[in-house]
Amino acid sequence: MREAREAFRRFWPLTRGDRKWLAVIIACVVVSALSETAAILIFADLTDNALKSGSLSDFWGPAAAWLGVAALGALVGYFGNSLATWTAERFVLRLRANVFRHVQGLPPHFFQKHRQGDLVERLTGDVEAIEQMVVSGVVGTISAAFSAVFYACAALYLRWDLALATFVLAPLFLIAARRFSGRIKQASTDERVADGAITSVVEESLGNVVLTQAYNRRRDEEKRLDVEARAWMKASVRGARLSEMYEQFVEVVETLCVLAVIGLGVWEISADRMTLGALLAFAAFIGYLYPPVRNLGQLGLTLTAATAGAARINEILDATPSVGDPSEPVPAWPVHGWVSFHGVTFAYPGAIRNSVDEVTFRADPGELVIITGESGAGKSTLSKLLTRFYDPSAGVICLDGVPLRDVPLEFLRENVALLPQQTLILNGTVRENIECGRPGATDEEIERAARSAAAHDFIAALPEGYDTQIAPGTAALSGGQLQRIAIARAMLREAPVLVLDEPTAGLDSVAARQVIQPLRRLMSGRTTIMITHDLSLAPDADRILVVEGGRLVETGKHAELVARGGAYARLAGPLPEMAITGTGRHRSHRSHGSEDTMTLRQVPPQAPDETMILRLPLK
Ligand SMILES: Nc1ncnc2c1ncn2[C@@H]1O[C@H](COP(=O)(O)OP(=O)(O)OP(=O)(O)O)[C@@H](O)[C@H]1O
Repeated sequence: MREAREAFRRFWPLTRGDRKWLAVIIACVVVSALSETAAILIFADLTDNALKSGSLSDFWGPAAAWLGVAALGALVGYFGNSLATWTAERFVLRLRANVFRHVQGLPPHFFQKHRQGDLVERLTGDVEAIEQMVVSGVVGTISAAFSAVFYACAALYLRWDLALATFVLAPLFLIAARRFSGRIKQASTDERVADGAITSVVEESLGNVVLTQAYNRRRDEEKRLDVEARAWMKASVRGARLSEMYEQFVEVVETLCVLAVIGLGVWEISADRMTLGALLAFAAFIGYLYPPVRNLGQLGLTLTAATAGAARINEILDATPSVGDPSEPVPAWPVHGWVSFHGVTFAYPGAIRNSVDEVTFRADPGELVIITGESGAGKSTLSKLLTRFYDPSAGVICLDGVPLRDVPLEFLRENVALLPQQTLILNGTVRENIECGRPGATDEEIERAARSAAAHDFIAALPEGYDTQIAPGTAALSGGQLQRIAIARAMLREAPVLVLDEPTAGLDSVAARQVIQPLRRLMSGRTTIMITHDLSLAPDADRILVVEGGRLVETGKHAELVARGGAYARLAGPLPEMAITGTGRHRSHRSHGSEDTMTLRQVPPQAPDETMILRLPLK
């Protein structure tokens, strides 16, 4: 119960704005219960007068009153129920939006820890379970309480002694609900977990269908789904069995109560202490009394199921974003593109080892800095720190001399464009996919970016050109083509700093070659931090950083490092012809002629002192 109270306290504030509607719904419920009570009393009157005497003149009055009361009840019931559904759905809408907003700000390791399908289940089933407690639960409880009081009062009014005798059995409902609630909660948790696991398996399998087919893993995947589906079936059957057992038990108790009423009634009528009409009305009130009492008993079950959902939603809401906006943000400034790392150290949450250890380097506006090293050396972690998915545990990263922690996140990500390892495609048209680099860009700007990214020709050849629909995993485009769409998107962003994480990974050498020229155009005039194993652009780099176990072990230009014969020389090996003949980036960007429409940013004449960390932006 404590858990339910806490969950309620946490989610009740979301009803703000709708509480007046909750009051209206409750008023409707009260009117509805009153009209039912009135209808039963009129029925008793009809039985004892019109029916007994067989007089039509005694019929019309009560009949008209009954009809009026029934019509009022129907109208109020319709309005109240519609309003209740609307309010409940608004709550679900708000809660889901809140949780989704929170999820979107969570750090990458949260998504590595939680399976996607499980998160989907939390945002759907669990959110609805909470609604059952907070909105439907409150309305249901208040209505049930009001109805129970009305019918009980009416029964007491008719025959207080008989009513008290039948109320004696009421605690049986509560005892039954208590006995069942714990087990139903467990079954409900198991069912939700299994639901999430099924969604996860289906998503993972369909997302990996090539691996499944190529490695003949179909039977393994079917087995995986079967295990989860069986767990779901078991939990679901157990939940249904418990609920059914509870229902049937309550039915038996109800029958017991009705028999008690009839037995007492027969006795009372035979002793001439009660009319038939009064007995029927009394039995009706007792009959009407059970559903609300039963609902009150069942509320405990709804609460227990909802707390299982609430616990799972709380786990998401309690996960904190690893970075946030600064309390005193630096005002926006025209970013030049100085990037500097000063003694940066970082360990992932929960990790025992540092993934980045005392890394110091700088990149000046327009420079290309290549970060290379063996797999797992910490290269991608550096890109996550620069785009501020995480903050360093020690040391400082600066943009134009301003510590990233003081820069508003949105401004930082407008100015530091990331081209991540896997090409990210949105569900939408090719145009929308490019436009998301700079929402609101004109068609001409989008096309110009696509031409610069060497993507225009293949886009124009698509059945619907720029309006062709593509989606993650379903795009009928090659890896290299998708990567060029991503480059066009980054071109459009016009960010002065670019972070490229393995831009040619996963591409064959032909596709990689097709991407290199657009990449050069993209990098032209921008500070570029490129993380790569592919060193074909290394001769162009102003600086190469070699990372090993999170530490910088070598820094220098390609020729120097090759001559040194150390870690870099081992990684570089014999270089492909393309790289050796490749022209330097700063020299070559002009040679792309009219196709290269990127405007070069003015590189300020003076770089800031490497050791200087400014609180204020450079103007
Ligand atoms: N979420 C995480 N939690 C804990 N450790 C992590 C996490 N992500 C990465 N690591 C560890 O941090 C280290 C650096 O990882 P990183 O992804 O930066 O390597 P990388 O050099 O980019 O490798 P690759 O070239 O294979 O992409 C690795 O040892 C890795 O195991």
